[in-house]
Amino acid sequence: MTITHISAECYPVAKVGGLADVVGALPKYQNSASISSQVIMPFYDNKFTKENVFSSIFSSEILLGNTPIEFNVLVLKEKPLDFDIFFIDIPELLFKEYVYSFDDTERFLAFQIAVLDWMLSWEKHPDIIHCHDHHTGLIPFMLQESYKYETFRKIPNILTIHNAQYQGWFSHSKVGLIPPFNFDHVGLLDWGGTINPLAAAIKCAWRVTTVSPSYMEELKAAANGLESLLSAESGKCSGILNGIDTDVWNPETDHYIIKNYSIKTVNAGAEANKKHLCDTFNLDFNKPLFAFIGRLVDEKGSDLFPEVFKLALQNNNLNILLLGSGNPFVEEELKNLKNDYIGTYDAFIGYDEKLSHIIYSGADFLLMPSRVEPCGLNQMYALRYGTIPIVRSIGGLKDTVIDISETNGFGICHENVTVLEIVNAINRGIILYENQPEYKKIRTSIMNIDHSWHVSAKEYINLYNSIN
Ligand SMILES: Nc1ncnc2c1ncn2[C@@H]1O[C@H](COP(=O)(O)OP(=O)(O)O[C@H]2O[C@H](CO)[C@@H](O)[C@H](O)[C@H]2O)[C@@H](O)[C@H]1O
Repeated sequence: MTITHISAECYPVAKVGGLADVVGALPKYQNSASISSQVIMPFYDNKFTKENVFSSIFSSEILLGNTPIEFNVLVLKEKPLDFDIFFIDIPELLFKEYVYSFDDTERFLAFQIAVLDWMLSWEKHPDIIHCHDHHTGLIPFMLQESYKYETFRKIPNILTIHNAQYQGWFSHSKVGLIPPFNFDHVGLLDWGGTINPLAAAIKCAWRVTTVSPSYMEELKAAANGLESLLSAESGKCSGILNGIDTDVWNPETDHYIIKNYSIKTVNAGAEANKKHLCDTFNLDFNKPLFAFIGRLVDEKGSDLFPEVFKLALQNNNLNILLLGSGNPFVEEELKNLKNDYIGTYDAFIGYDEKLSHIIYSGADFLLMPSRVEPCGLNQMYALRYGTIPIVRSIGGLKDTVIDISETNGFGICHENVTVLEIVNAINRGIILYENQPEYKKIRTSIMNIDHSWHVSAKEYINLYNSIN
């Protein structure tokens, strides 16, 4: 069986967040489960494309409305990944230093049209087309409705929703950019008076998955406007928990971290990484280190961080280290806080893959007070590196973290996203840290939890089999 994944991000080529991690890992695990899985993504102007050599295997031109636009399909000439990957190169639209920006409608529409135009030239169609998030959400619609792609009508396609907050909305005035289709069906594109690519995909895809079972249920009550649509389509929807790439995220071999370690050597290993963080960010090695890694957006609860950090740091009995970027007001406040808590607090505003790995290995606790968390990968990385997650019980966090007050519990959970509940959860972490034998016992036990892709990759294969 051949699966074609289509995505805006894929690790290690281009990563903004968790979407890249999933699309960079799932195909690899699917290949090892004896199906053939490949990825098609845009060709961006970034570190990966600068450092690698590519060759062109196809050239043509698409029509975006009435405008002809040239595109190439590129492949890696050397250093292949663990799965086949194809790049859609549209120099004037996609070849930018960023993945997402203000002009995404034209960029991702051109990408999706180029993917399908190129597929028209294939001798054999894929058995399944697997689309990820709204950037590829018009593909299920075009497969079903566009005259040009009539030969694809019988190809089963799947949409995976990694985050329903973002839907790719654009005005009906741009409908002419979509290749001609039966206009009686234009309603399939619409949700709430605008063209909504995520809604169109939910309506047209053969199956819809979310990245955890709990998130699937929660979306019926809170989906940024799509609640009733998801309830109506629930018969074809299911939640499959993400896995993690245990080759990339392995404290025994991770080349980013300062000292590698296994379950047996975690105490010395994690401490060496903590020492490095404390030296680099002027923190106090003798106090527990609480960290956050991620996008500074309201979904992650980051608007509360300045107040949370002030309250938590006032007793001078912990360190906090943050790595992230996003809302400029929050960034500014987090930077300003540095002056007030020298020696126990620091924030690195920006994106740094290496630093993120060192933090997963060197922090004592990882904070995830998310308002919305479709799956969350960070808590699973933390577990694998022996760092205790402190999470709000929602979405995938609810599916992967059990509070220490429960039987076999190993994390700290809170119900609501309020300053007081987050600070209270941090205080529970401090109490746990003071009981070093118990803290170390949990640290070792969490490293044994298996969140590798093996189980979830099989669930996807079962789903593919059910529609193929
Ligand atoms: N500043 C920074 N520097 C370095 N690394 C950084 C970083 N900011 C984030 N990262 C990395 O990006 C990834 C974030 O993954 P998440 O799953 O937590 O979030 P995201 O919300 O992007 O993904 C969405 O898709 C994924 C995948 O389905 C879901 O798990 C999730 O719930 C959903 O919101 C992790 O690998 C993390 O280390």
